[in-house]
Amino acid sequence: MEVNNRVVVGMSGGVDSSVTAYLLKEQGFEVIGVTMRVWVDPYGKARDDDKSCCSLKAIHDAKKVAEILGIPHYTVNLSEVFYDKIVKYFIDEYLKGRTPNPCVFCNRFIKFGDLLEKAHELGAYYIATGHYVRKEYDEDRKRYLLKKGLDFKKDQSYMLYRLTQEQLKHALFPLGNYTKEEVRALAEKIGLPVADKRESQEICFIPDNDYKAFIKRQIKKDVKPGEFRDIHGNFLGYHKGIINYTIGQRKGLGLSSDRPLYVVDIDPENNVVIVGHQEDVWGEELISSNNNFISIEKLEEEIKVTAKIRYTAKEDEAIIKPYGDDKVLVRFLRPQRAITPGQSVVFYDGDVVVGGGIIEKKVR
Ligand SMILES: Nc1ncnc2c1ncn2[C@@H]1O[C@H](COP(=O)(O)OP(=O)(O)OP(=O)(O)O)[C@@H](O)[C@H]1O
Repeated sequence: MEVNNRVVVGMSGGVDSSVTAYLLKEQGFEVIGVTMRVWVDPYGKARDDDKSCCSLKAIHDAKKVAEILGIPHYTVNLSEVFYDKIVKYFIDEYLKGRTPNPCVFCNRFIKFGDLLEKAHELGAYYIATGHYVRKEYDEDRKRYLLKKGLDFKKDQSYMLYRLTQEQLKHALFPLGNYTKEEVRALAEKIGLPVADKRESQEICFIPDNDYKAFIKRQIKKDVKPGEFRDIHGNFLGYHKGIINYTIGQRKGLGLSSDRPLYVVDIDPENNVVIVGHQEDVWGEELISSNNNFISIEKLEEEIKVTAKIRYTAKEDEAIIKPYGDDKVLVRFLRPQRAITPGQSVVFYDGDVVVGGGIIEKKVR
C-alpha cells in the first residue's frame, strides 16, 4: 500500500484515544475513528459502565467525540477473532498454572493485526492508538524503534514489545511526547466530554477484575482442587484449583505456619501448588520463549540491557543471551521478586525497547 495521510484511530471512548484523534486531525491527517467490539461476557455483570472497553457506553462516547471532532466513526465487531486469539489463550494459560498477559497479544494480533487490516480496507495507511510510546525510524539500523513515552509514569512500551517492523511502519502514537496531565488538560480545553473519565480497568474483558469467576463461567465447571506442598515435597494441605494462584501470592492460601507462606511454583501436571518462604520467591535467572526483537533483528550474542518482568515492575540491569534455537536466557544482576511464567519480560536499552519474550521458567 502507498503511503497516504489517512489514519484510523482506535477509539475506546477514553480520554487518551480521543485526544489522539484530535491531535492527528490538527496535524492535517484525514482521521477515521474506529471502535472495536471485542468482547461481551454474556454471564458477566452488566458491562455498560464507564470501566469497560467495549460497552455500549464506550461506543457511544467514542461516537460523541467523533461528532465533536467532525470525523467519521465506525464500530467493528471483532469478538470472534478476539475470542479465538485472546480469550482462549488467556483461559488455557491459567489452566496450565501460568499468569498470562493478554494485552500484549491483543496489541500484536487484534489492534495491530485485524484492526490494521480494517484500516487498510478503509484506505488508511496508518493506524493510531492512545498508547504512551514513541516510534522513530533509525537510519543506521534501518529499523523502526519503539521508545518509552516521555511520561515515564504512563509509559506503555511494555504492552507493545511484540509489534513487528511491518506493524510499526504503519503505527502512529501521537501521545508519546505528552504527559497524562497534559492530555487531560487538552481534552478539557477542546471540550471533549471524556476529559475526566477514569482510567480503564486492568484487563478490558474481565468484569470487576475477577478473572477466576470469568474462567469458571467460560469453562462451565469448577476447577479441580489439589495439594499444597512445600519446596521439599511435603504435603501441607489442599488448594482450591491452580487458577486461583499466582507466583508470589500470600493472601488466600488458608495455610497456617509460623512464618508467612508464599506461592513459589505451580506444577500443573500434578495439580500441585508449591509454597515457600519469602526468600524462595526471589530469583536471578529466567528463560523466555516466543521472543520478539525490535531494535535488533536477532539476538546473536550476549548483551547488557535493563529488563522488567511485569508491567508494573521496576526495570533492573540484566544480561541476555541466546539459549537454544529460539529462547533467551536472562540473568539479572540483582534478584527479582516473583518471576512468573506466562508474564512478559521486556528488554530495554535506555528508553529504546530492544525486545522481549514470554517467561517460561525461573532457572535459579
Ligand atoms: N475497544 C477499542 N476499540 C478501538 N481501540 C481501542 C479499544 N480499546 C483500546 N483501544 C486503543 O488502544 C489504546 C490503549 O488501550 P488501553 O486499554 O490501554 O486504553 P487507555 O490507555 O486507557 O486509553 P483510553 O483513555 O483511550 O481508553 C487506546 O488508547 C485506544 O487507542
